[in-house]
Amino acid sequence: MSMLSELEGDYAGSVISMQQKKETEIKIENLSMVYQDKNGGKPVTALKNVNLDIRQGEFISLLGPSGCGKTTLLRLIADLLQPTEGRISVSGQTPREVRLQKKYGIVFQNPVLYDWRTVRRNVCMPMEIMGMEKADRTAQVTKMLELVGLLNFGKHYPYELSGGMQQRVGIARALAIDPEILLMDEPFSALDEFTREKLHIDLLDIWTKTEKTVVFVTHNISEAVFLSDRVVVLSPHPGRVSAVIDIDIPRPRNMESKQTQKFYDYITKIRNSFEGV
Ligand SMILES: Nc1ncnc2c1ncn2[C@@H]1O[C@H](COP(=O)(O)OP(=O)(O)OP(=O)(O)O)[C@@H](O)[C@H]1O
Repeated sequence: MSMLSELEGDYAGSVISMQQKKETEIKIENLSMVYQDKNGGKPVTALKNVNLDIRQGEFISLLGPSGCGKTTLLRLIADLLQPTEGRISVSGQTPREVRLQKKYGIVFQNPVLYDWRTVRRNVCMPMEIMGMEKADRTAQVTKMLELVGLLNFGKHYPYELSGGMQQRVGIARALAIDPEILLMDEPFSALDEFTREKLHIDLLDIWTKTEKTVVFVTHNISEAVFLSDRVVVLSPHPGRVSAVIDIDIPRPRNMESKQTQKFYDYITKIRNSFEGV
């Protein structure tokens, strides 16, 4: 082994051990979710016996075809739904406690911005609700807009922004209250490919700077591989974890990472794991 590859080996080892050393933050145990049909139809088992540990500071994706329960799992973590069986704990607390302490930031597929508020006032909204001092709010809005690259658009209204810019506002708003965990539900699926690729790079940059734990829902294999430390593959009827795949592609990742053999291999491996589902 050359000196260089020895060094690379050491470095790779230290990155892996750093990741492994991180503590479990979100613990999901024997989780099941059955939706009752309000019209008397058959109940739908959206998730069955899901077990998963999510580490602090990790970027993890929940990947699977439509209807496999990705959104349901994210909403259970967020305390927007209650499970039929099993439990979720977040650093020893219940999802409700975590939600009430404003430790979740949530980004939806559609950023749902208030049309009559400027970008600054949209980002400010959760801080107003929390009763934060005006001077602190103003400083935080500036910091968040800088983070998402929209500092010059603070006085614009949502209709004056592109879809990608609106989604950036959604991310800035979710991060404004400095949550510990960022929950993202297919945030880029409505965007064109070019905008999505740009936002992937920007999101990874934001994640590196803020060190949040990110739980990212997607049905796009390439997106999941590019962004994540681990990809959780869910299979439908009922939704269950069929594979958890470590993505050992070096960071920082860039467009060139997508042209590597490793990247293709992960995509093939994940695609194969769906076969027969
Ligand atoms: N409120 C609800 N009432 C009844 N059934 C529901 C409800 N929400 C979801 N379901 C059902 O639960 C299953 C999982 O839905 P969920 O939205 O979590 O899947 P998903 O993987 O996020 O799908 P998609 O990628 O299409 O958003 C589906 O069969 C869905 O029809």
